[in-house]
Amino acid sequence: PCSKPLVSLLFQNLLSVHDTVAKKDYDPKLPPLPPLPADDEEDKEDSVRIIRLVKSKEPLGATIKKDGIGGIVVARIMRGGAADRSGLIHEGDKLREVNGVPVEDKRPEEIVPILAKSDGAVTFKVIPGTKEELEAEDTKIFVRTLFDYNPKEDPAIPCKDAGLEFRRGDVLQIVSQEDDTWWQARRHEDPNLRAGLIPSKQLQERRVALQRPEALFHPARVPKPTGLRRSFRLSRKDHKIHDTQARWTKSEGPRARNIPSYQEVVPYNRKPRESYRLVLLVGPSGVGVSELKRKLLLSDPEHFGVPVPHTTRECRRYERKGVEYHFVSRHAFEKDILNHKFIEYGEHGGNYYGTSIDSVRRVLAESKVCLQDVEPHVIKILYTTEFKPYVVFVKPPAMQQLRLSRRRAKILSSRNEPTPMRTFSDADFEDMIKTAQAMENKYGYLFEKIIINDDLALAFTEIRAELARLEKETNWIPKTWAQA
Ligand SMILES: Nc1ncnc2c1ncn2[C@@H]1O[C@H](COP(=O)(O)OP(=O)(O)OP(=O)(O)O)[C@@H](O)[C@H]1O
Repeated sequence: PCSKPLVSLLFQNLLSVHDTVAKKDYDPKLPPLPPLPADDEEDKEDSVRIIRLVKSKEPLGATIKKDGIGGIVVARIMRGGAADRSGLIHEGDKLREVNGVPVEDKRPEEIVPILAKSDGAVTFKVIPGTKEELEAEDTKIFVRTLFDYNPKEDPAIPCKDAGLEFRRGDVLQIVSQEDDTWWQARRHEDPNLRAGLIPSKQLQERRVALQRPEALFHPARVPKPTGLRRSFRLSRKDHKIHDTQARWTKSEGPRARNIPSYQEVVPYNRKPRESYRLVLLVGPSGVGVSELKRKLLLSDPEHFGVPVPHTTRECRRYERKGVEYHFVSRHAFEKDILNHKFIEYGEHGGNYYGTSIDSVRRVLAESKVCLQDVEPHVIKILYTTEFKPYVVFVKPPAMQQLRLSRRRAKILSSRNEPTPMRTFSDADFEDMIKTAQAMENKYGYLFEKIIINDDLALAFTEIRAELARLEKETNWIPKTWAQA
């Protein structure tokens, strides 16, 4: 009595394979049907399913493994791949035969050549697994990758061809987290629906921790600048700067065991009355952050703004209160330090200089895009729902280009030098490159855009276009900012 339903089920399967195959641009001509296993009593009992898939250049998108009791089971179906789209093979299905060859006693490595040898179509005899079929519904988890990944160079990946290569900063849709070690993901908006394997968050973090414990416990030091922030309009040479590090919780501090792997992100579109995201500019001293900021301001003073810094020095005749600086008393300044009102502050010539959080808020409240340069360790202080910072890293080009492009550039010299302005030396360039590298190693996962400042006009065009794009297009922001 079982044979009929089985036969019709089989036909249904074959037809649905044919449909799927034809729709997905496989070879639409199916080879003749295999003989039906109508007399196979054992198969009937176990409701064996026979599946034929026509081979194409595309991989099948499934992996197999030995199960606990010696059989072969389908370990993984890559979402969106050929096997998944056929709807006929599922994770947990037991593999009985491949092209008529019994495979239960074989090792997975022995089965792959059978598949490779088959021409045109592959026939599988499977016993459907008991595992409940998961609806292949689209999961809506998106992550920004915080490291580069090349599956070809990963000895641990179960199948190199199934891996998904990505660069730090790419946005991926996670389509399966069922496996603790290997997630399935696809590039956001990739027309290719087939998912690829990527290391899970747990795996990536464990691997990094094992690979370089010393780097985690003694993170590479980014040389602290010796001067004041450029936004105070003074050279940073010879001065000490402080930030509101005291406010950091232990887990956020620079020594925290923080291994960047993936950051969950959500799409974000600014609402008409909402303030713009705060644009933070980061880069080694002398790289051209002030220059780019100045050019942006000049290009559209109605649209871009910078916070007005505070100082305790006397107001000069040509200066206007609240325009060049907020002029405050030493007492008031120190009170504000204690109340963590400053993003950064420093001392120069016996006077304090600093940028307050409120002065950033004032620019944003004017519906302007606020540009602020900070030392990279300060980013975390502003990494909040309120500011939604967009971090741009300004990076020097290689030595040769630096020498060429800065031939005529002048920098403020340090106090010990006889002239107030001098040209860059090779030592300055080396310093710049080294500091940039250290910044990128340690804080690179926070940088959303890297601008290489080789030719100044090109760098400016690039940053301008990038900021315009940011205002027009959907942004991907950390999920934590959206939840708050
Ligand atoms: N791409 C470039 N080509 C040539 N000169 C440049 C370029 N970018 C910047 N400069 C010049 O280099 C000098 C230093 O630039 P800038 O003052 O903007 O550096 P900075 O990153 O703000 O560093 P600091 O905070 O130490 O001043 C300036 O004279 C600037 O005009």
